[in-house]
Amino acid sequence: MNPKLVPELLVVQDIQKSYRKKNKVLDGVSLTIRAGECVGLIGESGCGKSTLARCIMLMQGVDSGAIWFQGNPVQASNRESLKRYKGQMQAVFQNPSAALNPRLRLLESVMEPLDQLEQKVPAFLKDCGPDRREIAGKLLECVGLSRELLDRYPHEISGGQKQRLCMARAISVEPALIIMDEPTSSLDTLIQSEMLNLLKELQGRLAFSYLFISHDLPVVQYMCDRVLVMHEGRLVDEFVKEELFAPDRHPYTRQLVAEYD
Ligand SMILES: Nc1ncnc2c1ncn2[C@@H]1O[C@H](COP(=O)(O)OP(=O)(O)OP(=O)(O)O)[C@@H](O)[C@H]1O
Repeated sequence: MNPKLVPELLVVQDIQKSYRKKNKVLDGVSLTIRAGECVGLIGESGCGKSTLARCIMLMQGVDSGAIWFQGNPVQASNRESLKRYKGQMQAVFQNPSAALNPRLRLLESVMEPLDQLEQKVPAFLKDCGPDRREIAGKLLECVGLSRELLDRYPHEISGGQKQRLCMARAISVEPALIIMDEPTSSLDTLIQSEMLNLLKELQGRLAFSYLFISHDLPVVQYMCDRVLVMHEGRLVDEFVKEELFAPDRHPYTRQLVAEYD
C-alpha cells in the first residue's frame, strides 16, 4: 500500500527547544508518523532524543514550532482536546522501576491509566466483563505475565516483568501512539529480545503506531519500518529500513552503520 494514503497521526513541525544554559537541544525538528507506523529514532547519547519525546508528550514546552495530532494543532487546543491528545498517547521509558508506584500492588498499578477513563474496559478485552481483577489479570496475560502476580508489589518482580507491566499499562487505554524511549536498554540480552518480540506482537494485534527511541541501530532496524537519525538536535537522515545501506545515506548514518560492522 502507498504509505502516503495512510492518514498522518502525528506531525511535528520545525520544533526548537533550548535549556537555559545550553544551545539549542532541538534545532528545527520536523517529522511525521502515520497511523499504524513503527518509526525509529536513533542518535548518540545527548543528541536530544528524549527531549523530543518529552516535547511530543507535552511534558516540556517548546520554544517554537508546532505539533499536529490527527489533523488538529495541539498547542492551540482547549483543555478538553489536550486531555484527548494526552489520552491517545502513552510512553514506556527506560527505567520501569521509576515508572511504577512502589506502594501499589500490580493490580492497582496496571489499572491506574484505565481508572482515569470513563470507559473502564478496553475494546480488545470486551468479553471480559466489568470485574477489575479479571480485566487486570487479562492485561497481565496480554504481556506474558501470570495473573498470579496481581497481588505482588513492584519490588517483588524482576526488571523484565516490570517493563512488561509498563507495556500492559500503556496498551490498556488503546493509545494511537506509544513513545518508547530506550524501553529495553536496562534489560539483559535474552530478556531484551523477548520484550522486543512482545512489542511487535502487540503492535500487530492492536495496530498502534510507535516511536521507538534507541541508540542501538540493529534494534531500531529490527523494530521499525522507517528510521529517523538525529545528530546534535537535528534530524539529519530519514529512510525506510531497507535503504539503510543506500549510497545517499547521510555521513553520520554511515558512521553509525560502521560502528556495527
Ligand atoms: N532538564 C534539562 N535541563 C537542562 N539540560 C537538559 C535537560 N534535559 C536534557 N538536557 C540536555 O539536553 C541535551 C539532550 O538531552 P536528551 O536527554 O534529550 O538526549 P538523548 O539523546 O535522549 O540522550 P540519551 O540517549 O543519553 O538519553 C543533553 O545535553 C542534556 O544534558
